Amino acid sequence: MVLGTQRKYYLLGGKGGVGKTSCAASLAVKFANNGHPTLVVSTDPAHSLSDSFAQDLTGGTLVQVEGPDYPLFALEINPEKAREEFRTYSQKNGGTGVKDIMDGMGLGVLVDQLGELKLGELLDTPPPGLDEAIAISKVIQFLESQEYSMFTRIIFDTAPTGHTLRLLSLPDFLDASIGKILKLKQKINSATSAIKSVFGQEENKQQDAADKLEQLRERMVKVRELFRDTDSTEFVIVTIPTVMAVSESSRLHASLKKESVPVKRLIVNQILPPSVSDCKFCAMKRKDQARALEMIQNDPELTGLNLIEAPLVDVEIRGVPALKFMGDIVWK
Ligand SMILES: Nc1ncnc2c1ncn2[C@@H]1O[C@H](COP(=O)(O)OP(=O)(O)OP(=O)(O)O)[C@@H](O)[C@H]1O
Repeated sequence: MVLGTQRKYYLLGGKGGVGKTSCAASLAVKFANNGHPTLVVSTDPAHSLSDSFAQDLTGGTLVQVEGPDYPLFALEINPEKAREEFRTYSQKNGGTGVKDIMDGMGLGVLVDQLGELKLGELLDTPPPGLDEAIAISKVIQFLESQEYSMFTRIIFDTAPTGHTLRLLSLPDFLDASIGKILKLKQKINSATSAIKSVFGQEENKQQDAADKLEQLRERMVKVRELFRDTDSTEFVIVTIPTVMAVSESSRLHASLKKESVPVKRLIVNQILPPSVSDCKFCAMKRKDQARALEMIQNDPELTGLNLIEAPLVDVEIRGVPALKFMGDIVWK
């Protein structure tokens, strides 16, 4: 993983609380200590990078993590803020505001078309994952700039499972919305010239909204392409040895496969370390974990993955030295 200077992206995902952030942060420390200027990004609305590194990394901008040998920067982005920008823009120009104006002009047919537009709906009740999708697309946009060109390893600590997956279907979703806007625009264009002149300004606004959506869609398509590129990207699934977490990991891998996102490694975190004298509780727990590990071996979705077992350690993993310790066990 540390070989080569070509830029590589790692996405860590899995069920809530399994150790995604700890694994992401430990990988970041590993890269930075092996000569890679590294960026670790959190797109989980409930950020925990600051807790993991035991440093204040909040603020939504690049913050350098103290400790590693080479530059390691962290970025906790606020997905809600990213969506808010998008919402303000589209609502003003393409959302319900337009519907009201058109309604007021007695253009019932077009209002019906707007009903189909679903743009207002998209903004009022965004599909789960839209926030994160927009946030990740923003990061990808940043990454093209000079300021970010030094980074050869980029790690995404993502929000729990389902959300990350929605990200991949977003371009299609936006395609549908944009398609509807353009269809509506065509209808407006074919209206009588008198109405057209009244409409002049409104049409521009529609165009503006469509352009913005189109830009977002293009970015999302880029993100999707990047996430499918086996040369530069890897999605690492993190799980724990419980039946529930393993079942979810299996579904996650199936979905990622369907979306052609490269997955090679499965980290099974928090495995009880060996002991000669288990108490009753530990003995039960160990049996339970053995059952879940066996389930992984027999799961057709998971069996082909490179299995990495990480022990449950007796202290909380916080701060760069602890993350280095964890990284040396997990990332070989
Ligand atoms: N191998 C381990 N041994 C001991 N404690 C661990 C281990 N891995 C993670 N933890 C602890 O478990 C807790 C959850 O870990 P972490 O925040 O990394 O999970 P997460 O999957 O990112 O959670 P979320 O879904 O809330 O973002 C933390 O207190 C962390 O220190």
